[in-house]
Amino acid sequence: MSEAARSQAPGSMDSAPLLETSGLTKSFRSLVALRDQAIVVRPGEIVGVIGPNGSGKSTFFNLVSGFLRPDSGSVRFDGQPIERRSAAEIVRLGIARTFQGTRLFKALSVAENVRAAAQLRHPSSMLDALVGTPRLRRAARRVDAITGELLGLVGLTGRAGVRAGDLPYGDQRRLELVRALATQPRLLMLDEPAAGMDAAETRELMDLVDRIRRRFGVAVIVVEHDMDLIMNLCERIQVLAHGQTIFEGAPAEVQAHPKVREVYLGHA
Ligand SMILES: Nc1ncnc2c1ncn2[C@@H]1O[C@H](COP(=O)(O)OP(=O)(O)OP(=O)(O)O)[C@@H](O)[C@H]1O
Repeated sequence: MSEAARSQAPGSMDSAPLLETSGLTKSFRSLVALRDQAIVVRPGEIVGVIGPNGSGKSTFFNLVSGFLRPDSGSVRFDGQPIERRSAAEIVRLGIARTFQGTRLFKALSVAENVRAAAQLRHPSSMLDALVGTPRLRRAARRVDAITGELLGLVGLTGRAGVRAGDLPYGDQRRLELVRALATQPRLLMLDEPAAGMDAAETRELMDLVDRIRRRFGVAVIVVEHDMDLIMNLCERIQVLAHGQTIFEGAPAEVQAHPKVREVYLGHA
């Protein structure tokens, strides 16, 4: 993955929004899972979304990544409306996400998992594959380069041939992150990346996300219950409760805000 095209300063407040939602609303029958949500994420920023269980965080992720359609409201990515696009189109536009738990191809090798994701960005047609066209060879070289670089970044080069399902849990989570990155996103959405990790693994993960952001200039949205990770990693945090945004600010402001302490941290 080239850094040349990703030269935007991390979190620059002068740049145009990369992601902008407005009035985003989604109900399941009579339950309003997300109401009138609005967020702006600029290139290179790391933004956290927190809230108690059931407050609408996954619904927000699903709406932005094309797994759900909003009832109303808009999602703009790089200035374009994407709320009616399919999940596959959204990946190609440059938004990648991970899921709670892992969704690896467990029977495939580590490298094959990354290659499969990289191919989403460098597809080849049936004809290319049958005839072995120069386009196919170029795409294959590109996919190999991306796979090699990303496995090196997370220290999995030596395990490229191992079945993904045989990796220790922490490595599986790292592989998920790499697989999302292999689609060459400009926005990476991480859904509870530290779930199931101990304190040392969580610190390593924070370090990795920060390195990824700096190296590729990618913006990151993190949903996470681990407050240390959120407070240390994010520049800005949006707090949801019952599908509504109750506060948005810098980590110190979020920690100090009485309403957030009451609703989220359980004490005023
Ligand atoms: N597909 C669905 N069908 C019906 N209700 C749903 C569906 N998805 C989410 N909900 C409901 O919408 C509300 C918001 O759920 P959501 O998963 O977005 O919350 P969350 O903040 O991600 O929670 P958690 O931290 O537990 O993952 C919850 O009350 C949930 O039960």
